[in-house]
Parts: sequence; structure tokens; C-alpha cells
Amino acid sequence: MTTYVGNLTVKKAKVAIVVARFNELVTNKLLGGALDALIRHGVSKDDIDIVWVPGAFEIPAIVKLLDESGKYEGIVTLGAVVRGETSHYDYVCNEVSKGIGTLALTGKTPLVFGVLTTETIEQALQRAGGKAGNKGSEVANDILELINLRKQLR
Ligand SMILES: Nc1c(NC[C@H](O)[C@H](O)[C@H](O)CO)[nH]c(=O)[nH]c1=O
Ligand SMILES: CC(=O)[C@@H](O)COP(=O)(O)O
Repeated sequence: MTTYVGNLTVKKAKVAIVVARFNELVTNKLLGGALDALIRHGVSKDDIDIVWVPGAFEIPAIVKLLDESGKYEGIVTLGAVVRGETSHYDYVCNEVSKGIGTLALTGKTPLVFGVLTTETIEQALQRAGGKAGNKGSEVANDILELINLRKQLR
């Protein structure tokens, strides 16, 4: 029996973080959590590129570009979509999740989904370093696990 599991420590990996500016109060905290986790596990600051996009809707197109560049061993996506008064929320959530999901299957670069989709800004803040943890650091750990797992499966 062979078991494959990626650990979190990396020697060298170039990682991109695509982060949405919309709800920046939240996404800045997600970014802080992601950077902290990557650096704690051995990723050099020089090997991290941060790309800001206007909102979560724009994340997939930029991820596609970065994937095609072949420059990165992993891509982290971060955003915060918060329900408003209209159905706009559903369209943004659908597009960003569908886009990132499709690219995770069809692209070459490992990719993680760190986009919060919440009913309220309070729920988002709780998941960005509040009492429900920090989704940014969670998905940063996930990308390291995926990078290491792929090395084993190659
Ligand atoms: N309402 C939220 C948005 N909306 C903006 C879109 O993502 C997009 O930037 C705009 O429609 C232009 O194409 N974005 C979020 O990230 N979070 C939201 O709650
Ligand atoms: C998810 C959104 O785009 C949201 O902020 C829009 O709010 P509203 O539905 O009140 O226009």
C-alpha cells in the first residue's frame, strides 16, 4: 500500500496570490493570514507575487493568465463576496466559483479557493482572523500541501 500526503514545508516555491480589493477590510486580513502561513512554512518573500484585482469576479481571468505564464508552482485566490439587497451576490459567487473550479481542473498550476461568500460582513470578518479562523492562512496551507503532493505524484 502506498499513501501519498503532501506536507506543508517547502524548500523553494514561487506562489502567486490573486486578491480582490472589493471588501478590502476583509481581504487585507485574508492576505495577511496567507502571507504569514506561506512564510512560516518556508516560502521566501521574494518568491511571492501579489496581484490585486477590483473584485472577486475578476479573479478567474487573472488566474488563467498566471497559469498560462507557467511561472508559478501554486496560485492562491482571496476574496470576500457579501450578500447585498439584490441578486447580484449570486451572480458574482457563481462566476467566481465556476471560474476558479474550471481552472483548477483544466489549468496546469495548483489552485486554491479562498473566496469567502457570506451573508454579512461580520461573518466575513469572523473568517478573516476573527473567531472562525482565517481562510487566507487555511488556503495558503492547502496550496503548500498541493504543491508537495504533486511533486510526489509526478
Ligand atoms: N459585491 C461584490 C463584488 N462585486 C464586484 C465584482 O466582483 C466586480 O468587480 C464588478 O462587477 C466589476 O466586474 N466583488 C467582491 O469581491 N465582493 C462583493 O461583495
Ligand atoms: C455581492 C454584491 O455585489 C453586493 O455588494 C451588491 O449589493 P446589492 O445587491 O445591494 O446591490
